[in-house]
Amino acid sequence: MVGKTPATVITGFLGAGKTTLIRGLLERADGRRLALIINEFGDVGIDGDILRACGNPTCTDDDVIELANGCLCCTVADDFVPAIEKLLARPNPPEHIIIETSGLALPKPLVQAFHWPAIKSRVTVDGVIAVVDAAAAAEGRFAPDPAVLAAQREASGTVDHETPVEEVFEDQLLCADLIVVNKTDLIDADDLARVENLIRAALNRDAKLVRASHGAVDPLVLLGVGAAVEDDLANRPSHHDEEEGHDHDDFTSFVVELPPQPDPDALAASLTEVAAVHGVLRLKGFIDVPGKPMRLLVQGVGARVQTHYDRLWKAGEERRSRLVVIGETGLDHDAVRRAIAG
Ligand SMILES: Nc1nc2c(ncn2[C@@H]2O[C@H](COP(=O)(O)OP(=O)(O)OP(=O)(O)O)[C@@H](O)[C@H]2O)c(=O)[nH]1
Repeated sequence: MVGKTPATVITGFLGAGKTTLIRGLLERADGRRLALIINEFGDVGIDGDILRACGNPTCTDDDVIELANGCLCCTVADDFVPAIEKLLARPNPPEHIIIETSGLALPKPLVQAFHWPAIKSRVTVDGVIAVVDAAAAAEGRFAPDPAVLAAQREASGTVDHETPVEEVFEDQLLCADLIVVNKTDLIDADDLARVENLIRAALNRDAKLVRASHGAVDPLVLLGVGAAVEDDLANRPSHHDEEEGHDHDDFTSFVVELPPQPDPDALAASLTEVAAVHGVLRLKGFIDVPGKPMRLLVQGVGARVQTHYDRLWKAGEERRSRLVVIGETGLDHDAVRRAIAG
């Protein structure tokens, strides 16, 4: 691959720990020039803002390109190819490009985009890394419990089709060269073994599994896989292989604007309840806490909600409080808005 710039695709379901892993990668980059392309589901980009707030010199505005509100592979010509070209045209081009997909993205069509003439001769996909939230997987959020399947088969002779969440999860695993089993700090050894078995059962070929807490994996393991994935797509089946393009009907996202919030703990408790009651998949955003010089970052994954102050509000910056909410289609936007406001 002499002459081609390697690109690594980081995939993984909503809240699995992709941004956390990338942040760790930047901290351990050891002078290597990395550039990031970040794609999010929803109108408001939060991840780019989180990464720029990390204070790492590799996270300047030029190094982080955010492509919000869209599916990378559906906006290849308009957004993705120009973003890659912009990076390669820099006087000091990156040595490695990291692409964080949205948690709902299917990685395979994105890799197919690397066949576009404008980038095919200049960039190769070094590897696809799938990050798995081991705690959520242990709770059965991505694959049905084998006991439930067995009971269904016994009762009716058939089993339920996969849910949209299960499909996305499986598509991401099936495209991966390396699977980071993340959030191991939240589960015990038995659950971890169960999750790893579940992942292996979903795979059609060997992919390497590494365990991690807070996405901490040696950059030498993450980068330099050398898989040239764009030339190996036949081995990576997707649920959507038979379709012309794909739709985005299964999931929905909206933004809730809030007044300033004086009590972060009360807010976290109330969001935990809202997420559990309404089946919200992901909640994230920044909150203005009156009297505090720093902005509060809210992170909800399923019903696990955490908050922390991530950086000082900048001089002249509007202290806005807003949360991005993501769920499956059918999520009642108004009911969630009311519940959050209440
Ligand atoms: N306990 C624990 N929390 C983690 C770990 N990794 C990430 N988190 C937390 O999980 C939440 C989501 O992490 P992110 O890195 O934003 O996840 P993501 O995959 O980028 O999320 P999306 O881009 O929204 O899909 C944050 O609150 C993280 O601090 C981990 O290993 N252990």
